[in-house]
Amino acid sequence: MNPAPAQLAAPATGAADPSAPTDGGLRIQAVSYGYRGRRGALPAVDRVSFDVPRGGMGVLVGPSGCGKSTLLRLVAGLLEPDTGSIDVGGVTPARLRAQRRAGFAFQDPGLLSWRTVRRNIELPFDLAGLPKDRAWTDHLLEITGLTEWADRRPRELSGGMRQRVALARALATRPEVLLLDEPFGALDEITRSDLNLELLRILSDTGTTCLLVTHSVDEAVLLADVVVVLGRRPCAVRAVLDVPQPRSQRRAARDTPEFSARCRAVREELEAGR
Ligand SMILES: Nc1ncnc2c1ncn2[C@@H]1O[C@H](COP(=O)(O)OP(=O)(O)OP(=O)(O)O)[C@@H](O)[C@H]1O
Repeated sequence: MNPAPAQLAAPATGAADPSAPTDGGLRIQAVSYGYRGRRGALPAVDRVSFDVPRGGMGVLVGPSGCGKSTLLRLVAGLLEPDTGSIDVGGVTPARLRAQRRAGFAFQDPGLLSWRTVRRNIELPFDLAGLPKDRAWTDHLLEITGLTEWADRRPRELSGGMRQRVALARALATRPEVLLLDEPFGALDEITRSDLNLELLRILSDTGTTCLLVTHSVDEAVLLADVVVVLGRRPCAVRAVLDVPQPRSQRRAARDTPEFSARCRAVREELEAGR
């Protein structure tokens, strides 16, 4: 979509052709949302538009409190836009949620201490009253490197391993869309970087479309196919950066001038939008 690697595209203002067919990915068009409280309305999201291709990774960056989590909650179907529309693979977020086709993971892994790793991963099946899919759970354990830990309890795991359990649980129902709110925020840089690359591998394996919130510009540029830079609350899109680099090359790309140039472009836009 973007002509040059470090070039930021101007924000779409909902002007993307609404009749253009989505490719089964995520399309957000001119979405606005405000919280309503006793003290009146608090606008949080202002006419946000962007697309994430099917199987792609969209990353939201923006100042603290600008409305990133709100945007994620709108895509999750936990909130409804005041105006605008969200299309996830041809359905609304509310429908996606009802059909359990979205997975979530947040900064706090929120594991159940009395359940083993396997039973934590299987929790979404229990909550939905669905039969477990043992072969899929085995696969998730394998791709998240947790096979040997399947029968342990969360207290026996490191922070990074707990985050991986939360990720596997988010993928349990084979969601078409994965929504991640700072899933690795509490981890040290090396563990976080390893988990990021692992996440890319897992998403490539599962073909899942992902929308992730982070405060780290490097993480955004490392992970994203599309970086969406948001301004201060109520967040509007300041710029969109496409990262047209195959996932297999992301690890090596971190040390290149192109990577630094992309990070710089995002940082400059963030600073300008504060
Ligand atoms: N349930 C709520 N009711 C009222 N206001 C809310 C609610 N949740 C969030 N807000 C407000 O909406 C604004 C955006 O919050 P949000 O959590 O989306 O920001 P964020 O960009 O994710 O923040 P951070 O980067 O600090 O996590 C903030 O001003 C916040 O106070």
